[in-house]
Amino acid sequence: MSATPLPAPRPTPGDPAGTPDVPTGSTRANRPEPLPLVVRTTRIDDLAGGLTALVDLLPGAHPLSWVRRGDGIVGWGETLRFDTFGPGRFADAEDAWQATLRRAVVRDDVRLPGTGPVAFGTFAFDDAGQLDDQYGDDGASRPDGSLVVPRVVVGRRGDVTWMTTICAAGSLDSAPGTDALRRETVTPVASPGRVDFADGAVAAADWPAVVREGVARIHAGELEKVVLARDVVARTEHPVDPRWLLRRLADRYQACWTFSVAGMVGATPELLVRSEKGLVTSRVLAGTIRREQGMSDDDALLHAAQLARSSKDLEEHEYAVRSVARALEPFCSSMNVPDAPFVLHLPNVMHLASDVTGVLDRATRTAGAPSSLTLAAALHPSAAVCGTPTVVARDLIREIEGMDRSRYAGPVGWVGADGDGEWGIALRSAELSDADPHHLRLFAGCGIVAASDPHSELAESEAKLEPVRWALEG
Ligand SMILES: C=C(O[C@@H]1C=C(C(=O)O)C=C[C@H]1O)C(=O)O
Repeated sequence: MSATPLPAPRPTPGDPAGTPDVPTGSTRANRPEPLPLVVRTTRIDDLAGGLTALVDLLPGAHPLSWVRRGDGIVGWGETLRFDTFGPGRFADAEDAWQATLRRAVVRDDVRLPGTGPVAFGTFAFDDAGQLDDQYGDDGASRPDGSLVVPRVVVGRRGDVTWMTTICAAGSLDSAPGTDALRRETVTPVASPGRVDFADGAVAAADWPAVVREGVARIHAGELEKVVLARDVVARTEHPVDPRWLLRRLADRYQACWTFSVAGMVGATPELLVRSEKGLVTSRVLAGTIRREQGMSDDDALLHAAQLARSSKDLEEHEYAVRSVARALEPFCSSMNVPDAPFVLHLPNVMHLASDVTGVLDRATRTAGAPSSLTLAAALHPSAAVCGTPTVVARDLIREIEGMDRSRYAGPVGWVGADGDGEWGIALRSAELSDADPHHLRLFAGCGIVAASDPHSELAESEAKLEPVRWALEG
């Protein structure tokens, strides 16, 4: 975390829709009490429109989003922000959130997951922080974890739609409601124009050699699985407005969670953890087959059957499921771990998928339930994005991947007042540059096991880059 034991609320400059409501700055000597928040949630009129109705509301270019199949939450403005650093990034964010909640005055007329106070978050993959040289001006200043408490949240769950306003006590803000929503000033969403893609830290042509090294280490008995990733750099003609990506991703990648938090944008099919009223769920993915453009449904089913029988993919999947089950176990009184995966169909790829569920242990719950953020921290990094054994895989990633993952493959999502929330793994994603709005990095990685073929893995990584590429180029 930054210099203070209690993180400083830090406003983001330049968001016309997100003028911070609170003063900024703190020092260790003059540690601020978290500012009391006034939080009000009210039911509002149903939104017209389906899959993109929520993201279409976002008024400015610093959107917050967690949306799937038209439901979820979006937010804007920044009432508070907590930036954290290094290995303590999750715990420090959790402490800051709890301290904020202790002083919040909440009126919630809806009482559903995502109503009342909410913070959106994004966290770096690696405890070790970031390699500055890959970011130019960005790297030195980018935190490893951010929790953003928006000024406005709009959510939808089935036929219930709500609006929450969150402001510092004493500041002037309108009460939530349909009229308040209509009064928001909306800036138009512009296309990024022409997009040029270039190699990232490791050139595509050189990446198979990295995979080959991973396979060699597995054959040498150092580890069983390692997930290796690469990045691609995009330069756009016009500044990138994340809302452009969100609209297109939410529409096409309906089975995914379309997210945007502090410059991390994407549509992930992988749910690290959802915690809701004592029930936890994790959607584990590992094992992939490409779905080529124009493939017929019959061919897709044949491919799906091939994937479900592939011993290489089943092995990869098994490692991922076991790592999640093991991490959740200490928190749960009972768990359900499916015996066999199902095939998740996405427009670009198909994955082996398992939904692991558990009931949070009552004893743990009464002694201060672990929040969804605590659970996400315990589950991260799963074997789906790191490998097995975890520490050996992480060290190998540091040694051979040659790239700073930054927040790619880290937890992204939201937490609410009662600790419930949803955290995905930031896959099929891009990180927007703070310093240059024409620049972003796209990421993709692949689980490598003994039977992996480097060139097939390169092709798989291309398929995983497709969602953000397609969203940018629309
Ligand atoms: C690492 C990524 O995806 C992960 C790796 C997968 C695989 O290797 O089969 C499948 C889904 C994800 O768990 C990515 O999309 O970047």
